Amino acid sequence: MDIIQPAWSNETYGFDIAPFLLVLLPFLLLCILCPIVLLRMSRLRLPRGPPAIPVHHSFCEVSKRYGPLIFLRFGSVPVLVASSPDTARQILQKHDQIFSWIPRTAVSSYLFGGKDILFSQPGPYHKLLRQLAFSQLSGNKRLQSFRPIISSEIRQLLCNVSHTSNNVFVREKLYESTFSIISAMVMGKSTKNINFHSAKGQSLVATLREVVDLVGAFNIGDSIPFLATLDLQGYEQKSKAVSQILEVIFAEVVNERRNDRENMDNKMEDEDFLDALITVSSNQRDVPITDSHLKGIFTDIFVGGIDISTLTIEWALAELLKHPNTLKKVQEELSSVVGSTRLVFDSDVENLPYLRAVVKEAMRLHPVTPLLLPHAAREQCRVYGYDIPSGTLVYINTWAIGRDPTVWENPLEFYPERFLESNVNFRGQHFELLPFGSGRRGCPGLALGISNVYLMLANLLHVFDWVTLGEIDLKEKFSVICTLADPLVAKVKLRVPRYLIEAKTK
Ligand code: HEM
Repeated sequence: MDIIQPAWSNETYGFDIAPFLLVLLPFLLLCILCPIVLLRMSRLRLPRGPPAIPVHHSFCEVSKRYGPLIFLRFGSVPVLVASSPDTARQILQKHDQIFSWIPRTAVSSYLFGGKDILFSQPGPYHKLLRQLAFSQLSGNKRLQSFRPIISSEIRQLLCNVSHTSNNVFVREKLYESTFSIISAMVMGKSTKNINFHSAKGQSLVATLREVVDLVGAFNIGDSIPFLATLDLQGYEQKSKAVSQILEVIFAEVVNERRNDRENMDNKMEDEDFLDALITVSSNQRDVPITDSHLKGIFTDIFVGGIDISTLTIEWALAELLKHPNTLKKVQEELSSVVGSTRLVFDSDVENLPYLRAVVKEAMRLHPVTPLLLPHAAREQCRVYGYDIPSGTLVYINTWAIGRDPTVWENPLEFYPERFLESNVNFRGQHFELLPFGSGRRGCPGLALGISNVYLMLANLLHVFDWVTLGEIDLKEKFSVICTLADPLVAKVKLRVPRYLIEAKTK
């Protein structure tokens, strides 16, 4: 019997044409769809912007030319960048409901599937998690109960630094300390299994670093959808692998805690964030929280709590080492308020206005998330009379706002004094200073984050004199976060009696 070959079979063409069609068909579809979409968009009144992606210009340079609200495209994805306090206000306050949506990327889908805090869309689940993160980690009562842990970890940090006879690699030391604080707050006694220096701890640290790299990577498939299935850069594969490692690490901790609780007939008090989540997950029926939700939530808290706080302190310290007179002023303030017979306590911070001004100034010039996290337009809306299409990716350029000469006098100068007489704060109501974002997606860990930054920086400056190894280079390295390209290295000399940091260490 004759077999009828389909038109695209090997026999017809002498080679297997199916793979070609697989690539060709989406391409043809795009050729047909693109003009239709562009035609529809051309009827909209869009903000001005460059014709293509500004690969070698920063957004800041582009907005100098096109104004504080620019519109461009990453492949087929429309992008809006706000670079002034007022355009930021429009997005994060006036149209917060529309712009608090989060773009779904391949990496976030494979890592968390929208089950974490950062990549879940606004709704009851996202709200519940934000409330939990806020009340269980950053609320006043919780912060007070965690004070002994935080003080003990800071003392350990100071002791470690003081025993470093050679150069101090500041970022590494800070990372270790904030890791220990956050894991103690999140997992309490279970932390012993994930101690920073243990094999599991090191595996978690390495995996969290990969998460930051993956979330910050530019994945071609997100902008050119027909290339997505090819995973050209391998990010989808990597995300799946990273997700599995996180699942294993966190599942062990969660299961162990569940067993402990069952052994106590679930009559234990909620001691840490993990307890609180397990309690909520067993009571919640409307908004289920499964183990893979827990993995995502923990990852967000670890990354948010460790990396951003660490890098904020490193930037502040680098600016101070570059400006010895400012450093001297902070240390004089510390000596006069704290003296030399004790460490800095949390209660001292309100009496250290110059230190707080230094931190604000560092966050103005070096916001660790310079574009915040990408938001997305849930539906089409009008901003300043322009039509912003549904699905537009939205960035708030807090880096450019912090350096805008129409907003700040001598914006490139590190001058903490500008904040001494000013009521501008970073809590999300003053859109000229947004290191923690604002609105529905603003940082729920603000109180914990800023308290750790103040206390760690204050103690490092109070306990040590810092000696640089040469000219401090403030060159930046950008991804989703902005870091010092050359991590800070310095030498220290004790400026208080040694017994202050050696007493009561773990
Ligand atoms: C100096 C320290 C910190 C800074 C500067 C900071 C900054 C930020 C920023 C800019 C955002 C995004 C806001 C937006 O896109 O609109 C954010 C979100 C977030 N931060 Fe922080 N953060 C810090 C510390 C923390 C800490 C200690 C935690 C953990 C308790 C935390 C947990 C989170 C979470 C879970 C989100 C996602 C919120 C959401 O999408 O609803 N952060 N943070």
